[in-house]
Amino acid sequence: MELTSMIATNKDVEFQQICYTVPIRKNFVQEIGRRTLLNGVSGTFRNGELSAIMGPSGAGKSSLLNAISGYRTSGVTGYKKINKRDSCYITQEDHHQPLLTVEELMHVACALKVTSRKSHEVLITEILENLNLNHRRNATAECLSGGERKRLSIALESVANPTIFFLDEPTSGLDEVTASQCIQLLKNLAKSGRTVVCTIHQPSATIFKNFDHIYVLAKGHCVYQGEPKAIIPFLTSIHLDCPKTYSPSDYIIELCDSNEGSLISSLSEITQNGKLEYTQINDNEHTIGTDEDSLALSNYRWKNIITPVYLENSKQSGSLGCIGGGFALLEKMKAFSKRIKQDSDSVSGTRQFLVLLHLMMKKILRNRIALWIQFIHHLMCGLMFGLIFYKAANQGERMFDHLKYCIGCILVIVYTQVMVPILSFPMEVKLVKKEFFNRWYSLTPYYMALTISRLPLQIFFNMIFLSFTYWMSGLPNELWRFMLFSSVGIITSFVAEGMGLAIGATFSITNGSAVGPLLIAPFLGLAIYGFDFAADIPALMYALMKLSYIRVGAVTLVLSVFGFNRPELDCNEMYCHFSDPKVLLRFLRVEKVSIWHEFGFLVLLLLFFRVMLFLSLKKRCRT
Ligand SMILES: Nc1ncnc2c1ncn2[C@@H]1O[C@H](COP(=O)(O)OP(=O)(O)OP(=O)(O)O)[C@@H](O)[C@H]1O
Repeated sequence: MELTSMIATNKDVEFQQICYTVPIRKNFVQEIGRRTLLNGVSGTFRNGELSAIMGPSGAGKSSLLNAISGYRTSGVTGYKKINKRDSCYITQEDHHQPLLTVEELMHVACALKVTSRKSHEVLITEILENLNLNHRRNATAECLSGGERKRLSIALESVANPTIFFLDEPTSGLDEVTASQCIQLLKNLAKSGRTVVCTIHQPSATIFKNFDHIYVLAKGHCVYQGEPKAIIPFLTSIHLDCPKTYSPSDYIIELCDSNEGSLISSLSEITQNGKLEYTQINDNEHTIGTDEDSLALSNYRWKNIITPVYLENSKQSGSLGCIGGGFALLEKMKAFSKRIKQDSDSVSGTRQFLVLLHLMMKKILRNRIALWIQFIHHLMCGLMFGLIFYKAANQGERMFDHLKYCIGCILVIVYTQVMVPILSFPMEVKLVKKEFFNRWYSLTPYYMALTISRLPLQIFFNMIFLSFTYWMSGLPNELWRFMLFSSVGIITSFVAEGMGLAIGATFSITNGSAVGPLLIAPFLGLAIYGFDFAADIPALMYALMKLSYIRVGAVTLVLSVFGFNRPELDCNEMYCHFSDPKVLLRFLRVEKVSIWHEFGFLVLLLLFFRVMLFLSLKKRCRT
């Protein structure tokens, strides 16, 4: 077989021997082996071309895109040459902030990505006009059609003017005409000097013609790489004649999908698993043939598209992106100097924080329905609690009611604050992963903005609930005691929210909604355990109880209600053993507990869950 070779440029994407494996688990826990999704595939996607990764369902198209773009790193090995800082990844699902308009989203993208003094307005109009989205600039993201959302995703990434675009199934869910327009748009992007790589399941003949380069995968192997029009000559050359009524793309996918394992391995051997490309010979290289068919076949040849030096080095080194030798050093130096330039140009962390804080506040305030639901929930809970314990707080004979009141308040706060982020945060994490990967912001500014943006409303809503319960239950008319009581409730709500966010950042909605209550249950059990036999609680159990922030919150609330020399309660019976608050505190074995220590403990738990949240976010964004 005659081979020619070529060198990849800086804007090309080159990869060699990419393997991707995922763990196989027994009972969802124990790893008993690994499943290989990509079997050492190689290839090159060139600048100025629109390349498509094609193949039957489950062939590994998304896996390859994720592996070479760096969107997925765990389980991936091999060698790749890609200017990651100049690339962007557009996911299959178009995650955007639903309540913000196209124009607002573009302004956020500009504020986070563009440091130049060039007017953002001019840039936004230019991009939106190019993508035929200018007429929808005042529409919110949730009102856009599938095609418009896809174009918005491209528009948002275009703000930073990346050279390399990776798109996972950009045409999925679009009708034929819209899909074709979307591919034409990508073709224009490629023509304007970009490297555009997308996955596509089974393109129509019109869409197929628009690609400059096709990379066909089957069962994690590369079975063809080259121009779309070369597929038929390629298949003919190996005696697989595409029927006249078939589209070549359909035919090759059908062949790969036919469970013919030996065919896939033969095709993969011919292409050397992606190291070779089937391409047309230049005019001056034409062989003079005899008949038309042989002339057509002789117009194509296999070309080695892997950088030779790079290939040699790759044999010596073993890890992803680990490139040895002089060539690699040169590449590293170039990348380093470019990085320094880009870093000095990039938006500062403080600015990222301010932009994100503004965005998050806007997002919270726009969600009127959620705001009303939360308002009514806190108001109703406050009124209900107030009515249940109406004027009971000063009755010495109702000791158990006082305890139920304190634990009940903490439970309402904890349940409300834990469940909301468990159900809502997993969606946000997907968006954060994409935006973080595309270098919109760093995690620290995001994390700070997330924490601070939620404070005002959380305090406001908790104050509604706590005010109603405090004043209606008839607790002492002392402002300082009310403030202390509210502070305990608010800090417990922060701990609970931290736990909810940490769970939401780690698990999907389905798993999180099971894990959340599962994790709260022991805290809850420990919170109500032993209040009526406090003096007999074993030491080990006592230590365990300290780990329950619900218990710590309840004890701190009891101390804020009955501590600080609260005067004796009224007694409407002959004898009220607990009318003296000190007796009650002694019975609960908390009379010597310092409220400030308990506060400190709540702060420690708060920090613990917030650190867990940060680590979990970091892990999700970097794997
Ligand atoms: N994390 C994972 N764990 C186990 N198997 C996985 C994982 N991710 C993907 N797979 C499996 O690997 C195979 C390739 O998945 P991939 O999503 O890359 O396929 P695809 O070619 O993009 O398919 P489609 O066109 O249907 O989206 C599939 O069989 C899929 O079920």
